[in-house]
This record gives sequence, structure tokens and C-alpha cells, in this order.
Amino acid sequence: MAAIVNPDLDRCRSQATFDPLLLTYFIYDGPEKTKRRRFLQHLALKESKKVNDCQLSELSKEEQYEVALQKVTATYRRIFELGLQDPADISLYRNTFIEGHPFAIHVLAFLPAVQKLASEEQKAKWLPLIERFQMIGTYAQTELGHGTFVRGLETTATYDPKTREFIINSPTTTSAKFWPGGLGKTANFVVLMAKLITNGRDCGLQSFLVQIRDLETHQPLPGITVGDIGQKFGFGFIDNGFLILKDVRIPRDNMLMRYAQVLEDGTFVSAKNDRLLYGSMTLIRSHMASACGRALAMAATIATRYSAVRRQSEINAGAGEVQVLDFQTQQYRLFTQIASAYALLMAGEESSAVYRTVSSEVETGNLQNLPILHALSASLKAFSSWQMMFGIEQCRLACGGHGYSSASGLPKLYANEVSACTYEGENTVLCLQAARFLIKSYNAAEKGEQLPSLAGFLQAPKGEKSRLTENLELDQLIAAYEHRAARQVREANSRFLSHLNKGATATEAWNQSSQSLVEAVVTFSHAFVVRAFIEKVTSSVLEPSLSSVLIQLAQLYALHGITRNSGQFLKGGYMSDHQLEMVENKLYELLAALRPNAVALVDAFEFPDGVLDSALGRYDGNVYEELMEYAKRSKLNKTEVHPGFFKYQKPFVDSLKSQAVAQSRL
Ligand SMILES: CCCCCCCCCC/C=C\CCCCCCCCCC(=O)SCCNC(=O)CCNC(=O)[C@H](O)C(C)(C)COP(=O)(O)OP(=O)(O)OC[C@H]1O[C@@H](n2cnc3c(N)ncnc32)[C@H](O)[C@@H]1OP(=O)(O)O
Ligand SMILES: Cc1cc2nc3c(=O)[nH]c(=O)nc-3n(C[C@H](O)[C@H](O)[C@H](O)COP(=O)(O)OP(=O)(O)OC[C@H]3O[C@@H](n4cnc5c(N)ncnc54)[C@H](O)[C@@H]3O)c2cc1C
Repeated sequence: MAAIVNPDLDRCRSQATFDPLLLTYFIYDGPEKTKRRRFLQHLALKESKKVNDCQLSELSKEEQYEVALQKVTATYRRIFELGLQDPADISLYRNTFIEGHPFAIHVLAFLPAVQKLASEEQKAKWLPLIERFQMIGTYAQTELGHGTFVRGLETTATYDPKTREFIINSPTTTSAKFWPGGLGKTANFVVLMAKLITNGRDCGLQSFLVQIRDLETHQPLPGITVGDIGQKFGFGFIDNGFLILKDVRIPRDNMLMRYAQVLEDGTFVSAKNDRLLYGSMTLIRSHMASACGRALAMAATIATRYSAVRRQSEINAGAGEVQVLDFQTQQYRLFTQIASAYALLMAGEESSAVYRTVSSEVETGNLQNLPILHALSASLKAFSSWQMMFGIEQCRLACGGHGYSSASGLPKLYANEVSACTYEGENTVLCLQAARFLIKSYNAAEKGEQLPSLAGFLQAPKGEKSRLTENLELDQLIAAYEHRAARQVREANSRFLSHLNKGATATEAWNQSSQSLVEAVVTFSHAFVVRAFIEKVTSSVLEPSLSSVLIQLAQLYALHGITRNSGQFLKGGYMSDHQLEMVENKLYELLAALRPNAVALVDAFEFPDGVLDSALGRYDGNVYEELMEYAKRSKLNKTEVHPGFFKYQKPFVDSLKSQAVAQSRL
């Protein structure tokens, strides 16, 4: 029987000025892919429930790990049975079946690392085993003492030409591998980053395939100490681990030898470019804007549906309590996050496309565009994870008290997803990497050299004024963001030069201008996202009713960024006070204009209830019934009177009672 939909939510849906199905097609690349998506999600949810219907967030870390392992093995069993081949189908099916799991790094980093770093011969030997989970691995780079500064890693791999083996050691406490996902209890192999020493010479960081556990007993192999690192902020279902290696011998063939090699006699043949070693990090970073967009879209769906159901306070006295979605402040909070979610999804498509182009060039030995890919993937990873982090928290706050309850699904979403600001490179550090590219490009532009299109905005003439009018011309919005980015890069460069001129070394001057450099990179990424959003919307063939709403959303995204960073747009008189005031007025107008479409805009993401896992974000809006059910399921309600009452509370109260009686007798 179809559930009765909350009437307020129903009315919101009927007010939409466009067909949300057309938007779903736009998001998921057409009717065919949407149909397939629905089919796979339906199948995954049905089967997932059969395997285990408990909520991971209600379990202890140990229980979460076990259930996640149970579910991920069932997921992949079904994936093989169904014969799913397309990576997009596989990740959709898996991510619907289970929210997170201990095989994540096997799939996302171990497999790609072997694909990218192993020779053809090595790939032929290992990939079939890895793909069929006969080898389960993780990516072991970070150590207790170093994550960011990869050149500072201390694990050593010393070549012994007599036995043609590498001897792997963790020589210090800080050299223990620490954090790799799946290392704690799951993996039996690692791709290990270690300092290669051969013929007495330190040849820098290289990658090695190391077996750490017996394939039958799963016991650590001799010389291996391995375990889980304990409770974390989120990600309870992943066993991030530590690993200490003592005189562990691996055959020479286990160095991943696609780019660099050690010959039998110990001669080192270096790679054409050392940075190719970082390929699997670049892969994940390139896809993170989409992942962040998805997470923010989930939060925005929950908070928007709830805000349509929640009635509180009156706007006009005596006219009855309104849906909280009618408050302008709520619209500002939520519609800007809906816009951000769409913006990150569009930018993610663009950065994945850049990844595909450049990585196929790299495959053919053309490394010319690698710095561009590195700068884009690093900066966009940082920008999108920061926007997502801020956005999910805004959505949670927008749900008032119930947003603080785990029933909302928002605390766990935040706790899991916020890690994206740290893993695959701490955000600030990645911004500083992208800053190197921008500063080099800026200086090249000053010399009149041709720039890659990604940095083309640096060539725009200085001293321009914004021509943005009340029509909110899309090209003028892009121009405003690119002008701002160019100016921030110029300012950061000037700061750097002024420190140099005062006698600082280049590295000191870089450090003294680094906050300014990070801000310049943020403005660069922001401009990239604004352009990607606008170009995607304007270059797609859309029904006018849909296109006008998406344009409003893109305008809202751009105007919101201008108002939040108005100082940077006013600098040098680029925008006038009048224009800024107009931008603010237009932003408020857009909030009102988008109000009838808010629920349809989030419905179009088509997150099934089983994926949102939120009492507040249910499609049918039966929020209060579900909150009450959730409360009743609390483990504390299993007994009417908790044993703690007799153990602690009553003795305490009684002791005070008898003391009071005793005192009254004095
Ligand atoms: C069909 C597609 C399938 C897609 C599958 C992927 C899907 C992914 C979706 C993901 C979404 C959700 C996932 C959720 C699950 C959780 C996953 C968690 C995974 C976590 C894994 C990890 O965290 S692994 C560890 C990551 N560690 C880091 O990132 C370390 C950060 N540090 C560094 O990268 C480097 O050390 C450094 C760059 C900061 C410094 O390096 P170094 O000391 O060597 O150098 P320099 O600063 O001197 O720079 C030297 C020059 O090299 C250039 N450089 C640096 N890095 C790169 C690179 N990656 N590529 C190219 N070039 C690079 C640098 O710019 C310098 O150049 P110059 O300026 O010219 O000198
Ligand atoms: C959930 C999770 C999963 C992970 N999974 C894996 C995995 O599978 N495999 C793996 O190998 N690792 C993994 N990691 C480790 C992760 O990649 C590192 O934690 C990350 O790269 C940050 O490095 P760090 O911890 O050394 O931070 P630090 O570099 O110590 O950062 C501390 C502070 O110092 C600042 N800082 C450091 N260097 C600079 C600099 N040069 N300039 C300016 N500021 C600087 C940072 O900005 C930050 O504010 C994971 C981490 C997490 C949280």
C-alpha cells in the first residue's frame, strides 16, 4: 500500500514549475541511464535488506565493521552473479547496497595503484587476482610521522642483489604506516610506499607490493605487526590500520616497475617523471568534486523536505504556523546549498573529463598536461570538500533540534564526509600545490607567453570594471569570478615578491605569503566551478521551463559567492557599491523565485529513502511518526527501568536522603 504523503510536501511538489523527471535525466545523463540507475538501486536495496537490515550508525565500531564486511562481501557476490561490468554500475549498486565498507581502499586506491604503477607483466599476474578479491589490498603511504610531506617517509626497502630481494623495514616509531583504510583487519596485501636503497644509494620513494597476511589463516606474516588504529570521528565501518615491518623480504619482482626499475645487479633505472608515482592520488582527487556534490545533495534533500513538513511560528499573526521553508533565512540557508550541490556535481563532471583526457595522454607518454591536471584536481578537491563540509553543517543546523538527532542522518553524513578535507592530501597543502601552478602561469602571462586554457583568465586585462546588470548576464558572472581570481593571484604574487625583496629566501617568502596563496587558489577553484555550472546548463538542450530554473540556480550560486566575498569583488573598483547592492537584492529575489521549485530540485536527485537513511528526509514526509519510532527503538528503552537506577541512582538519592535526615536531627 502506498504511504500517505505529508500534504505540505505534496503541495510543494505540485507547485513546481518544471518536470523533475527531466532534471533527473539531466543529472544522470538521459532516460536510459536513469532507468538503469533506478533498476540497480531498487535491486540493491531489496537485497541489502535481506542480508542485514540494521542501521550501521546504531552499532559499536566493532559491530559496524562486522556488518559492513558481511554486506560488502554479499554486495560483490551479487555483482559477480549479476555480471555487472561497467564501473559506474558497480559503484552505484555497491553504494546503494552499503554506505561504506572495509574494501573501499582496495577498490579505490589499491587496484588503481597496481593498474597505474605495475609493468604489463606484473599487471597480467596480479590484476585478475585483485579484481576477484583473491588478493585484498590497501594503499599504505602515510606514516605516523608523515602524511603530507611524502619525501619525509621513513620506511625503507633495501635491495639485496645476492638474494634478489628487497628487505623492508620500519626503522623508527614514526615510520609505522598509519591510517590506510582496510589495513587494520581486512587486507592481506599492501601497495607500500618506501624509500628505495640500492647499491648503498637512496633512490627516493618507490612503490612495492607486499603481502602482510597469510591467505588461509589471515595471520600476520613473519616480521609484520599490524592492527586497527581505533575509534575515529566517523567511518566506523572502515578498519584504518597501522603496520610495522621488520626485515620483511619480498622478491625483486614485487617492486612496481612500470616507471622506475631495479635491475638484478641493483642498478636503479629512474622514472621519466617522479610524479607519476602519485597517479592514484590524482585519480581519486579528480573524482572528489562529484562525491562531495553527492554528499551535499543528500544533506540538502533531507533538510529541504523536512523544512517543507516542519511548521513553526507565524509570519502573519493569526494566519497559522507556516512551513519553515517560507522563512527567507531558511531559504537562504538551504537554496544556496542546493545550488552548491548542483555546482559541485557539474564541476565534478568537468574535472573527471579533464582526468580522462590527461591520463590517456600520460598513457602514451605525453606528460605535458600533467601539471594542469595536478593543479586542477588538487585545488578542486580542496574547494569542494570545504564547500561540502560547510554545506552539510548548514543543512543540519537548518533542521533545528532534530538535526542533532542521529535519526536525521545528518550527523553521520557530516562525520563520514568531512574526512574528505584531510584524506588524499590535507586541503591547505593541496591549495599550496595548485598555487605553484598559478604563480608560474601568472609569471608566464606577464611575459606574454601562451597559457593553457585553465589559466587563461590570468591574461585578462587589468583594471576592467564589471558590466554586470540586473539581468545577471551569465558571461558577466563568469567574468567577475575570473577577474577576482586573477586579482587574488596577482596580489599573492606581489606579497611573495615583496618578501623576496626584503631579503627572504624563496621558500621563506613562499611561507610568508602562503595564506594569500591559499586564498588565491580558492578563488581560482570558485571561478572554475561557476564556469562549469553555467557552461553545463547553457550548453545542454533543455526544456525552457527547466532551463530557466537551472539558470536561476546557477545565478544564485554565483551571487551567493559574491555577497560572501564582497570585499574581493569590490577591490580596485571592479564592482561598484551600487552593483553589490543590486546583487544582494537579486539574490533575495531569486530565493523567492526558487521557493516553488525547492522540493522538486532535491527530489530530482532521486535518493531512495534507504540511501538517505533519514527520518527527516523521507520521501513521504512522515517525519514525526518516524522520529517517534526511532526514539522507541533506542537501546535505553529495552527495559522500563534501567539497571543503572538500582546500581547508582537510587543508592545516591537514598544516601542523600539519609544524610538529610541525620542533619535534621542535629
Ligand atoms: C572510472 C573512474 C573511477 C574513479 C574511481 C575513483 C573514485 C574516487 C571517488 C572518491 C570519493 C569518495 C571516496 C571515499 C572513500 C575514502 C577514500 C579514502 C582514500 C584515502 C587515501 C589516502 O589518503 S592515500 C594518502 C594520500 N596522501 C597524500 O595525498 C599526501 C599529500 N602530499 C603530496 O601529495 C605530496 O607530498 C606533495 C604534493 C604535498 C609534495 O610533494 P613533494 O615533496 O614530492 O614535492 P614538491 O612539493 O617538491 O613538488 C614536486 C613537484 O611535483 C609536483 N606534483 C606533486 N604531486 C603531484 C601529482 N600528484 N601529480 C603531478 N605532479 C605533482 C609538484 O607540483 C611539483 O611540481 P613543480 O611545481 O613543477 O616543482
Ligand atoms: C579517513 C582517513 C583515511 C585515510 N586513508 C589513508 C589511506 O588509505 N592510505 C594512506 O596512506 N593514508 C591515508 N590517510 C592519511 C591521509 O592521507 C593524511 O592524513 C593526509 O594526507 C594529511 O596528512 P597528515 O596527517 O600528515 O597531516 P599534516 O601534514 O600533519 O597536517 C597537520 C597540519 O599541518 C599543515 N601543514 C602540513 N604541511 C604543510 C605545508 N607544507 N604547508 C602548510 N601547512 C602544512 C596542514 O595544513 C594541517 O593543518 C587517511 C586519513 C584519513 C583521515
